[in-house]
Amino acid sequence: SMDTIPRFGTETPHEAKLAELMDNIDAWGLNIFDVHNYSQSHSLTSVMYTIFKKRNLIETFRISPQKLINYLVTLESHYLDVPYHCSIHAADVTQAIHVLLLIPSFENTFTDLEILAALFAAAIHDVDHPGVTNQYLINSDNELALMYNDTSVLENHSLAVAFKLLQNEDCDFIENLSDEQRKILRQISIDMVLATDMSKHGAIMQTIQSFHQSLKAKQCKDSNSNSSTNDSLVLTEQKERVQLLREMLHCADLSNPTKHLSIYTQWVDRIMDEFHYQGDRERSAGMPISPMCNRRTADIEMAQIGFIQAIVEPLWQMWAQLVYPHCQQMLDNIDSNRQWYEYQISNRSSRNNTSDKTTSQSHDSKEQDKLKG
Ligand SMILES: CC1(C)CC(=O)N(CC(=O)N2CCC(N3N=C(c4ccc(OC(F)F)c(OC(F)F)c4)[C@H]4CC=CC[C@H]4C3=O)CC2)C(=O)C1
Ligand SMILES: [Mg+2]
Ligand SMILES: [Zn+2]
Repeated sequence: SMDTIPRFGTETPHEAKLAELMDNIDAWGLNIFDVHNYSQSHSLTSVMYTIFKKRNLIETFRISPQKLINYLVTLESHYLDVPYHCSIHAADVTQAIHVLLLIPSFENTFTDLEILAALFAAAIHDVDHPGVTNQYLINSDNELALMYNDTSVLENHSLAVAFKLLQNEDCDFIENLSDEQRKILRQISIDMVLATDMSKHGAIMQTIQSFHQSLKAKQCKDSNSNSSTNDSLVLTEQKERVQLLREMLHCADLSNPTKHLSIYTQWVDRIMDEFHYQGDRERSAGMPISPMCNRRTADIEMAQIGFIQAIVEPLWQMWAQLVYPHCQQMLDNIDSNRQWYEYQISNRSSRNNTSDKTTSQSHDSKEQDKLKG
């Protein structure tokens, strides 16, 4: 019954502190690492449960709170203890897409079912990730590459694991959706999670420009019909709405550089740990070492500047243009974060001590304040 369900979905002695953090569930600045610590390492369960309650999805889809929590706790336990692709990343991406869906441009864009599917896709998108890339699984003849014929191996695997868990009677929180609704939820989730495969990034960037231009054209036409300038985007085709959700999850998956430096550098340390561990395995197996995976030649700052310039900034600029002025904070953070890494490189040469270049410099506020000038 309801009274046995804790406020944030999981028992914790720090409920008051968690409540304080959850007050920021709608904010880009939420510290997901604090949520993880104060929720007894149940950040994914507590973030998803809080968002579902806040969005009234439990009533709308007649979800059993206990089954929802059973599913979330089970899903969370199927994220592995790897440095980056763990349950905190899933909680981070879920909370990010929740905030992106709150942008006024999307006030009347998505149906409740599409919102349910988007949050579900974010929560499941990396479940059971082994902490190595698709390329590594393919090069090492891994069982998973065999199973999925070298195609979006990790993404297919996460989808299969997530839907398998739903077949457990106690976890089937979507039992009261109609067959048609379950079909649509499954269709949208598969589409969105498969689009998080970075090998699809080029295709997304190809179509995003013309797609957004067509949306803006429609938006202007609509706004002529009524006064408010900042119309929410109205998309009549489900196909177009799913394309927007696919881009949104991809943005959320590539959102680390859009966060405050103190959060961003923690994600950098984690991804580099994961990549370097993969590089160690490639080296000892005599395999070619993947880009950014060789801890002996790693230039973490250069890699971040390249990652931002090649991938993150172009994508977020497209996104910010579509929802102008609502994502300026993300663009500002990308810019100041890139500048901070450039600053790290510039004062390497002047630094006379032999600093250890293989660990990313955990920032200190003094340097950051200097940047602010
Ligand atoms: C070497 C370059 C100068 C030129 C270049 O081609 N690329 C791209 C590249 O080499 N890629 C593409 C992205 C891949 N990738 N990388 C992730 C990731 C996450 C957080 C990161 O840091 C921070 F934000 F926490 C990060 O930093 C990066 F510098 F490593 C990378 C994930 C993104 C989504 C899905 C799964 C992870 C995934 O598939 C890895 C291969 C460059 O990045 C720079
Ligand atoms: Mg992934
Ligand atoms: Zn991810």
